[in-house]
Order: sequence, then C-alpha cells, then structure tokens
Amino acid sequence: VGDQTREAPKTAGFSYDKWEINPSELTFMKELGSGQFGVVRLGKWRAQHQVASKTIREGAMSEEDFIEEAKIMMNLSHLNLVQLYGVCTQQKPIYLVTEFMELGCLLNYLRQRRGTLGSQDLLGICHDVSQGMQHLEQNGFIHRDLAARNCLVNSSLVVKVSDFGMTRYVLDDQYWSSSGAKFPVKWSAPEVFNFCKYSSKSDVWSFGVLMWEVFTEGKMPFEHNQNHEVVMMHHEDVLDGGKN
Ligand SMILES: CN(C)c1ccc2c(c1)CCN(c1cccc(-c3cc(Nc4ccc(C(=O)N5CCOCC5)cn4)c(=O)n(C)c3)c1CO)C2=O
Repeated sequence: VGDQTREAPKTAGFSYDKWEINPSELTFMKELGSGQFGVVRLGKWRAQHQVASKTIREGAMSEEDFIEEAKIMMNLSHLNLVQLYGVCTQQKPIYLVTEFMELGCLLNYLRQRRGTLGSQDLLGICHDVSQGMQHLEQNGFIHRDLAARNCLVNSSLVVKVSDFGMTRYVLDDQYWSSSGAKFPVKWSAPEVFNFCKYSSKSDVWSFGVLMWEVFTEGKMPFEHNQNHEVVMMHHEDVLDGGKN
C-alpha cells in the first residue's frame, strides 16, 4: 500500500461535516494551472498530505447545485477516478480539495512522451480510463466531457478520470451550449450535439475518441476540420446509415 504518511486518508476523518474541510488545515503551494472554474494549486492538508485545491472563481460555477452533488461525488472512490476529498464552502471563493496527480493531464503527458510509449503502455492507459469509466457507469454517473485533457497521471503512471459530471455546474454558456465555441464537439456523440442526450453510451463515444487521442499520442481529433464540419460529417454518416 502507498506510503501512509503521503497518502491522504480517503474521505473519512478528513473533516467535521464529512464533505467540509477546515481551510485552516490547508496550506497552498505552487500553481498547477487553471481550468474552467479557476486556479488549481498543489496544497498540503494537516501539513503532510499532498492535495490539489481548485479555487472556484465567483460566477464560474452554480455552487449550491455542486455542493449538493459533492456529497455524492465523494462516495465515488476507485483507483482510476481522481478522488474528491471535500470542499471548503464557509468562505468565498469556495474551493474543492482532491487527490493530487503528480504528472498532470494525460494529453500533455502523451505529447511530452511522444515516441517513448510502446503500444502496451498506450493500451494500459486506455485500460485505466475504461476501469474508471466502468465504475462511473456502475454508479449511474455520466462524465459528459471525457477526453484526454480531463484525465490525470500520477507518479506511479496510473491514469485517472477527473472532473466527471462537472460540466453541469459550468455557468459559461460558451462551454455547455452545443453551438458554443468551447463545446467539445469532436468528443461528442451525435445525440449529444444534436439533442444534448447524455448517457453512458455517449460517454462510450467519447472514450472511443480518447482511445484515438492515446494511440496518436495526443493529436487533435479531426485536426483539419472545424466543429461545424465534424457535425456535418457525423450527420452524413447517420444519413447513409454508416455504409461508407
Ligand atoms: C467542467 N470540466 C470538465 C472541467 C472543469 C475544471 C477543470 C477541468 C475540467 C480539467 C482541467 N482542470 C485543471 C486545471 C488545472 C489543473 C488541474 C489539475 C492538475 C493536477 N496536477 C498537475 C501536476 C503537475 C502539473 C505540471 O505543472 N506539470 C508540468 C511538468 O510536467 C508534469 C506536469 C500540472 N498539474 C492535479 O493533480 N489536479 C487534481 C488537477 C486541472 C484538473 O482538474 C480543471 O480545473
């Protein structure tokens, strides 16, 4: 089992209200980057456990809805899911505290190591993601934005699925409306970009695109096409019943 002093405890015993973390027990260190909700930092909980802390920028997230969901997300525990340890909601901005993944996002990992990964390594990456996604499906949980950019890699080279279900709390409509510039059309099943019909089946479509990203070691899918052209291509496939 991992070195106990470094492995933060799962969620039990992490805080008073089981999903609330006492911010005075957190210290922040280097910035890891920023995403849809704001800055993410490496942190320490009770001075020894490495964690990642995601600060939620004012107006970026529907916070009440998320806090309700956090209680459910904390119970999703699997080797291939980035663990949500808890939230700090007693002050503004609120922040989320999760497991820390030393090597960052899978997309950059693939690009940084292009040419050094064998097909067994690439298959192992896809297997890790499939195990995490199977756990989500078994718990009736839909990711809604599975892609290599939304998976993370730790120092043991284990790949974990991250930010599952978080699209539901994004307030930036460029991100979630299917005509929005940030909508992940190239990873979306036709029923998603046509009717926003999300399901574990649409997550399977995204997993297929993620496998393509892995085996091309981080290329952009449909790299010479814009989003609206990809929509038309899939539309043509549907019209001619996928014959060619
Ligand atoms: C709505 N959806 C789908 C969302 C919402 C928010 C986010 C995302 C999707 C995904 C992106 N994202 C985000 C943004 C910023 C950080 C993290 C992010 C980055 C981590 N780790 C690292 C580690 C190292 C490095 C690094 O600097 N390097 C450079 C040298 O070579 C090694 C790697 C970067 N990140 C990490 O552990 N977590 C939990 C989150 C994350 C992941 O969380 C978000 O915050």
